[in-house]
Amino acid sequence: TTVNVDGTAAHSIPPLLFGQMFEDINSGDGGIYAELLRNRAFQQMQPNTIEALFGWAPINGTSINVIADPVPLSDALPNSLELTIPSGSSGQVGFGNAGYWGINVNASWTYNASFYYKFPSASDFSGNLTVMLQSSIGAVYANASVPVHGSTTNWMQVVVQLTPASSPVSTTNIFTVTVDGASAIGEKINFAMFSLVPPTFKGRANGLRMDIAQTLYDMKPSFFRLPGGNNLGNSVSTRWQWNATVGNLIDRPGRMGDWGYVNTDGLGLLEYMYLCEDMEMEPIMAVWAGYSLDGTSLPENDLAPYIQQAIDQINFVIGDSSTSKPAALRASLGHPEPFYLQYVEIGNEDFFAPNSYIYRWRDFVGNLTATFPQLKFIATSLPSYPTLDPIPKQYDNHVYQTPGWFAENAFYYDSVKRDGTYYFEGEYAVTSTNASDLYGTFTDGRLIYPNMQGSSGEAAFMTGLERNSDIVFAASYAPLLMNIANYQWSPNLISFDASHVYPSTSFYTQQLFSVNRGTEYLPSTLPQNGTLHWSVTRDAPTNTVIIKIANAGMTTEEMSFELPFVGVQGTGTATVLSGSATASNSPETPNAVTPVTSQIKTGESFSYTAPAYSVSVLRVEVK
Ligand SMILES: O=S(=O)(O)O[C@H]1C[C@H](O)[C@@H](O)[C@@H]1CO
Repeated sequence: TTVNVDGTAAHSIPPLLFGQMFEDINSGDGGIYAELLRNRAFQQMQPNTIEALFGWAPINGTSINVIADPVPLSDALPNSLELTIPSGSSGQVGFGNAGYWGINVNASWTYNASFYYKFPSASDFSGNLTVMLQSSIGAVYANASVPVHGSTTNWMQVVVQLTPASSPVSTTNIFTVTVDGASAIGEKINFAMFSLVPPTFKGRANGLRMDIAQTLYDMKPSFFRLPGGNNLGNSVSTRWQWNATVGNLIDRPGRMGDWGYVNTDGLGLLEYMYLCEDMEMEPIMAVWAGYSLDGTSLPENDLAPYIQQAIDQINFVIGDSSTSKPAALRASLGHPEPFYLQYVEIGNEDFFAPNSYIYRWRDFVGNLTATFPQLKFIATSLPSYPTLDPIPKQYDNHVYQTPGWFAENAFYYDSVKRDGTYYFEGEYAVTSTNASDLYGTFTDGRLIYPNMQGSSGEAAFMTGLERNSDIVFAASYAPLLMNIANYQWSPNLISFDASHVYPSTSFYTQQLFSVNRGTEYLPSTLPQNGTLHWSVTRDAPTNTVIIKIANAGMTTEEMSFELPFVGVQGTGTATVLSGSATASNSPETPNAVTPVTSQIKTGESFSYTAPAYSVSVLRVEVK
């Protein structure tokens, strides 16, 4: 295959072409959010049930129970953990938390542990609570002692630092709070709002798990779509509400998310904005728009309070703290300046409710445009239906398909008419090799982890996004993160467990495109419809030509490139991600496929061999 490159750029590469889609789908709590304790505040739990205790277990014969506290810590946190020390107790007795399928104990970290306690009725008890990090069989890695007295009948917060003496390989560890049983027989102590937090990404309070955040950051994404996806809301009453996710953690009630577990909302709107600032991304922020996945579409004359809530959500992010209460709240929480925001998404996948979207879009965008004329609003129905007023300038397209589909549809946007509409490819991924069962079981073709057949197919499609980035302004693989111990969706871009992060072949593909963008698109010989696709850009500041090649097929492809420039350097670099069709990074084989960079011979015309199932990025400078 000979590729002739045109020396005249056709259009610039838009700043948001590669970014990340986020929602809490086994990815926030127990994932990128640094809190290590599961069910830390018994949010949304039914008191006096076993389920309410998930994540916690009694130690050495005590009895623990989640109760609706007669004097709760806060309105948002009505539940507390009641510890009762029975007669006959001896030794350290209490309870422990096993974390999110493990706790990473690292001797180079100092952990902040905290909780509230009180004696529900006064007693003359005087003794110490012992706070520990220990293995599940009792090896103590860190401990701290907290003197307590039975006269403490109002909530009292305890904050201690824990610095482990060693770093066990195993993450089968527990956080425990105990008391000397013999001296505490008959005592009752109530506890609430536990927290155990290691050092966070960039040291941000209530921040992010360092290794996962660093992995995201290393992809150099330009935007972060939040807070969902389906997690925007499964019902009107359980929808994501910005105001329930900001402020003191004891004032956050949490909510039943769309993926079958309670979201603590400790990773809330302000934390999302700090995430964007700390990773140099801009938010693409969704507002709930009157439709929820249980099929409810609010009637038009019920929309006003939800439109107001959306206005308040946006004002929390960009409002003037001297004129807007939500903005004043932001200032009071430490960020007087507005955050950066230009794109607001109206709902999520409203192609599920196209008819109500006609008035929901009209009324949300009508009001939001009046309040925030500078913002750009993204429609989430299909561009083809329904007709919306005002006419959307941006649409969010989603596609989950097979490797073949992505390679065959690399020209998807070439035929989209240029009519002033811009497209956000907000969710795309190879989910299965089975076109008739894209969301099926692993035995029916579903991928657990991305593999090279899928990632090279995605790369073929991505060359099309880049070629058509005059109308494709943003794109992100979805979903982003997966806890390998508990997930509702696969594959995901990055997998993790309590102490490791597993970047996938699709992560490296996203990273190769994102860190090698270039500033302008150079037209070239168009690929034939098939499995070999490429896209050429130039990075004007460094006068570097960047050639991205996706070979989504099973055969090696010999290619030659003709560059119309003088001064093309004779040596360039090739960074290649390649492997067999089923080659995949997994916890068992975390580095099965990683990018390899080497020098290649380049010049005004040069050849390159693209391996089967590979993604290559060639860089050659023009002096
Ligand atoms: O079942 S789906 O609609 O395919 O769910 C997908 C689409 C939705 O926006 C996102 O939350 C989810 C996984 O990425």
